[in-house]
Amino acid sequence: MNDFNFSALITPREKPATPLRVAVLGGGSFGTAMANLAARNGCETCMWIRDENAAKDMQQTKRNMRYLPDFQLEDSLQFSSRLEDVVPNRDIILVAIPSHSYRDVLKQIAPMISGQAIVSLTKGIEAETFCLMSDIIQQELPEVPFGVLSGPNLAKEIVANMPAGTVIASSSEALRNAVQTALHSALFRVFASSDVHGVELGGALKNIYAIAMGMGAAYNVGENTRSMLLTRALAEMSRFAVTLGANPLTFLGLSGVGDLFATCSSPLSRNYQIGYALGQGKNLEEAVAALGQTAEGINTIRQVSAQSKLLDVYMPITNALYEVIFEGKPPLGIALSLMQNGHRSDVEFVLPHEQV
Ligand SMILES: NC(=O)C1=CN([C@@H]2O[C@H](COP(=O)(O)OP(=O)(O)OC[C@H]3O[C@@H](n4cnc5c(N)ncnc54)[C@H](OP(=O)(O)O)[C@@H]3O)[C@@H](O)[C@H]2O)C=CC1
Ligand SMILES: O=C(CO)COP(=O)(O)O
Repeated sequence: MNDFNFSALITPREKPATPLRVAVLGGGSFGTAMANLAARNGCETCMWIRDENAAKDMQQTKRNMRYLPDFQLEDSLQFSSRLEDVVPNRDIILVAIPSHSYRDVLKQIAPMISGQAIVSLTKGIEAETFCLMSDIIQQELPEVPFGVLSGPNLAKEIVANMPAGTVIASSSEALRNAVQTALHSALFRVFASSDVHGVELGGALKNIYAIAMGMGAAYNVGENTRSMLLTRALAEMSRFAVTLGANPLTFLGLSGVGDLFATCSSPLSRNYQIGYALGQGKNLEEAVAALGQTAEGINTIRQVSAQSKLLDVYMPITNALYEVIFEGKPPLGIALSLMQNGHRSDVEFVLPHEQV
């Protein structure tokens, strides 16, 4: 049987008379995947990579040898290690910096911001402050138009030209349209939303459950168990996000159940890989060191577990993972006690108890 090859959907585009100017901050796998799409769509696109040698090498070879060594990138894509070369005179700045360094990078670019819009690609929560990336943008760059991009978007599949969809969320219609112009194609469909926190929380929270699913895979759990875990994860993340003001229906979209499904099913997910390594008996330090890339879910479990207690939101899966990973509780004992929890209503996060 032949595998489907969707490369026929790549249509050469004429460079528009006034192409959008796009900057991408962060030289990891997702930043590179999005920069490549923008360049292919005819945008004048430049990536900022903090390491000077890596930037020079990528400029010469048009390959990201550290994160995506197997893929040739667009010829027109530019690379620099100097923020001053990348940030000024752009229309859109896509920020793909892990949450632990996000604020620091925004502080560095603040003096260079004039009319640019900022779009976050990062699926995490800032440690200590519980800020989402859109909160950090508003704090560090007030008055700047902003949005968040999130969906089932495993970077390696995107650079391999496998079809995908995503969501751009912003209160600004102009920004949503600009991001669709920059990234939308027959291989990458960009849907729009105005629920910024809902879309952003979907991307951040699903990492928790990808870790759980990776552990489950290491323990060879059955499909019924995986299905129950995935569905109760959706209930749990929606319940939490609704408490923070998100629209529960957002979780039925690509950035909710879509991303949860992709990340919880795929060994390409770094969070899933961490869970799998833990399930195989590695400790957290060993699992993180072996990965060598960003896995936001570890910090997210810590933040969300603490916040759920403050907000009094029922988060049994997140709190169980916290106990296993950070308190050394035995996974089997914790799984057994989860199964002994009392009766609950299905889909109670959208339907009140008496209606179900
Ligand atoms: N990979 C994926 O499939 C997807 C990832 N995301 C999200 O995108 C975000 C980024 O992920 P991704 O690109 O995959 O991450 P990677 O782990 O692949 O790369 C992280 C990048 O950020 C850079 N970086 C880290 N700290 C700093 C800093 N202080 N200043 C400047 N650059 C820094 C790293 O540079 P260096 O190499 O020098 O350390 C590296 O280029 C994450 O929040 C992730 O959740 C979203 C969708 C899909
Ligand atoms: O968010 C992702 C896919 O949508 C990628 O997840 P990981 O960060 O776990 O690789």
